[in-house]
Amino acid sequence: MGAQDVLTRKTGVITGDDVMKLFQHARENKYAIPAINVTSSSTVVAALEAARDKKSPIILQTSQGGAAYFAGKGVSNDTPHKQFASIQGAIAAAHYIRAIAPAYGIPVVLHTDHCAHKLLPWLDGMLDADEAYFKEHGEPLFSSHMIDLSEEPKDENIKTTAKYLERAAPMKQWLEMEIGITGGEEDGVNNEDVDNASLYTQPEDIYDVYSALSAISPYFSIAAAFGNVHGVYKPGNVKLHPELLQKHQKYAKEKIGGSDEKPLFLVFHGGSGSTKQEFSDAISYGVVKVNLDTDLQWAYLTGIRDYVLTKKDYIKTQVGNPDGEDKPNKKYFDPRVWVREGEKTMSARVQEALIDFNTANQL
Ligand SMILES: O=C(CO)COP(=O)(O)O
Ligand SMILES: O=C[C@H](O)COP(=O)(O)O
Ligand SMILES: [Zn+2]
Ligand SMILES: [Zn+2]
Repeated sequence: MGAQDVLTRKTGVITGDDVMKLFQHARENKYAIPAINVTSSSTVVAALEAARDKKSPIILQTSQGGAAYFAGKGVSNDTPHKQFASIQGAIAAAHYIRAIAPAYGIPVVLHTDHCAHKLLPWLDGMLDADEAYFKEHGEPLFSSHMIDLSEEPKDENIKTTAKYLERAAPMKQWLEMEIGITGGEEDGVNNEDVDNASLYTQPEDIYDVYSALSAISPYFSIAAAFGNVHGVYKPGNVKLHPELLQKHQKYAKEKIGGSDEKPLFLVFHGGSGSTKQEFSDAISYGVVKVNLDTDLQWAYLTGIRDYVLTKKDYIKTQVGNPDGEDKPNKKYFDPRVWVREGEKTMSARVQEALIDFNTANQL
């Protein structure tokens, strides 16, 4: 049975029970859905096109910075209130994605990324929009959000995350949380020198999260750190231990005492630069979502870079190129031509991820 067979809404942005059913389908069929950081309509369509062509579901997410970029760098994030641009940008992205996703014929999870403690006003603003949308449409605007209090003490992380899950639960909205730290940089915070132990979450901590959150709602997932790092570094610098995830599942199963071999929904952050083996190991241990950003930023650039380099003599002036000094260059400098080259290379890289994560042909 394909993913669309288990969904009530088969195309466009899905919410509530459909999100649960999609993640269950992924866990059972051993695939993970790539979560793509989108910053513009152009990166949205590049991701959607790849998912459509590979017959896959997809997750589109904005980070706090990506959401502000969606609003436009000229919009303030301080006035008239904190996180103004990030809230408005995320809402704009959500409406755009909701409107265009059905045209691609695939199910889409609309998500937001990270959100450290200092950024909670961003999450609050989006939840206000979710509740307003819920009143009108019976579902939240976003399928899901992430809250990332991984840099706070464990009790504080779990307590505050639980509070947010209580707010999301009546809307059957999914919440992703993080415990153990993702290295590299996120939300503008540099975690490159974080102590090694916090890069690897322990099974007891995961179970504490599970027991606190499952008492509130079943709609949650855990980004457990197993050496993950944002960004791409020289080979050998990042030491992933996906086998830790298997320990988490075993420990949780023993504690819960049910027959479910993989009771947890797990999330893999820092997907860029990881190996196919690391992906398939992690997915076999219950990872249902893999975040991929840096490799796609790079892929998007390469198409535009190569276009500019190969067409350089056609884009120096509006008129005049190697074919004749009176030749117009309009068809070379039209953004629909050169931005499209970035979309093509980004889309091809998303397709590669869909194959690596075993998501292709799962619809
Ligand atoms: O985890 C990510 C976004 O939350 C993406 O990480 P990468 O940029 O390393 O792919
Ligand atoms: O957190 C990781 C993602 O790559 C988002 O990064 P960002 O804060 O630069 O948008
Ligand atoms: Zn984090
Ligand atoms: Zn991340």
